[in-house]
Amino acid sequence: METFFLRGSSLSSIPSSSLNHRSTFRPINRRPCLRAQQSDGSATDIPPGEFKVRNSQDEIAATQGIRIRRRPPTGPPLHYVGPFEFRLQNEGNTPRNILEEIVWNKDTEMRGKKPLYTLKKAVDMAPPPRDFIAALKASYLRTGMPALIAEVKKASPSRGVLREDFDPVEIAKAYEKGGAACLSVLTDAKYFQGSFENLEAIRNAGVTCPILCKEFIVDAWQLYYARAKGADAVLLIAAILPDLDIKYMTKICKLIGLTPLVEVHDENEMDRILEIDGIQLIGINNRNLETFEVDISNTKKLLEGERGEKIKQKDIIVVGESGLFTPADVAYVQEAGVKAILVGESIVKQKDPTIGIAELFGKDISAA
Ligand SMILES: O=C(O)c1ccccc1NCC(=O)[C@H](O)[C@H](O)COP(=O)(O)O
Repeated sequence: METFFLRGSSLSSIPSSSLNHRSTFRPINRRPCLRAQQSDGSATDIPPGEFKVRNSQDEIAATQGIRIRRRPPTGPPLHYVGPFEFRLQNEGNTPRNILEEIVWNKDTEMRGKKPLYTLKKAVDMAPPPRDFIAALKASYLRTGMPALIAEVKKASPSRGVLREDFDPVEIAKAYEKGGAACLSVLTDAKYFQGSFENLEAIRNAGVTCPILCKEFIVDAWQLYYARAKGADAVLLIAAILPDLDIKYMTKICKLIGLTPLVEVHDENEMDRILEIDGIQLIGINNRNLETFEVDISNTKKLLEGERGEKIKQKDIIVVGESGLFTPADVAYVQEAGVKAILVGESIVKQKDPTIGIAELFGKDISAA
């Protein structure tokens, strides 16, 4: 269905009387140029080549089974009626689901970032990276249970605000005390109320657990930025990134000392990632990021049969992600073959997240 948009407002919600009120609208300048709407609503000119690049990016991605499209550079195209300027919204220029919306927002955030070379100095000056995988392995050996990547998560699109009294450093310290091997810090502001300031503050507060920067990476620039802010690992989401991007980003990660955690949700994504050399850490998300449906049997399903064998042969560590609330859940994914778990909601919501961890595992897993 097509809806008309007029400077961000649905036409159907505008009283018809105001449509006749000329002073409400800016008379248009019919320039035959390409214009993109930026996050602040202003417009900017787009080099015509960028259209083709974005289109072919999506075409390549679609051949790999990727449904998430990248943001069209112009946003909804302009449509003119007399002196009025409308934006025509349709399937092609409107995000189809929450993940696509988040990705399009990231594409917009990337606009106007300083060139990559300006980050080089900050990367060189960042605190040295810590070994994320070694921390997971050490924890697994110590406890005999999946190593915990504890997520510092204030809010999410599916659950809203999870914790009102949110002090990221306090929560990170409580996680460390409770026996977390690593931390995951959400840095997306718009949908998760996270930030790079949180990540930096946790790193600077002397927390020793390696930190995963939980971002929606669409551009190599974000890898350098994450490292500059003190991250030790980053998330690469197979539902968003074509194989070649994952290959190059993995190489960049290695170059700058980041551990990539490549996240998959279904068989196709798992098969794609298992064909890529050099992947050491795969996360299986039990949450469908397009529909929010959570089903922890997804982890088991993706580790059965040949896939499980291949993972063992390649010595890949698998992380079970999302929807884990009880010791039975932890035992279930461990039985399926994971050596680590990534948990947010069930522990961040507890008054004392240290106790939340003990409750999740059914016992105290701290080193003390
Ligand atoms: O959590 C969401 O609602 C969400 C929505 C859209 C994209 C990503 C989303 N979450 C990221 C995650 O995968 C989780 O934060 C992480 O695995 C922890 O999950 P949980 O233990 O269920 O909080």
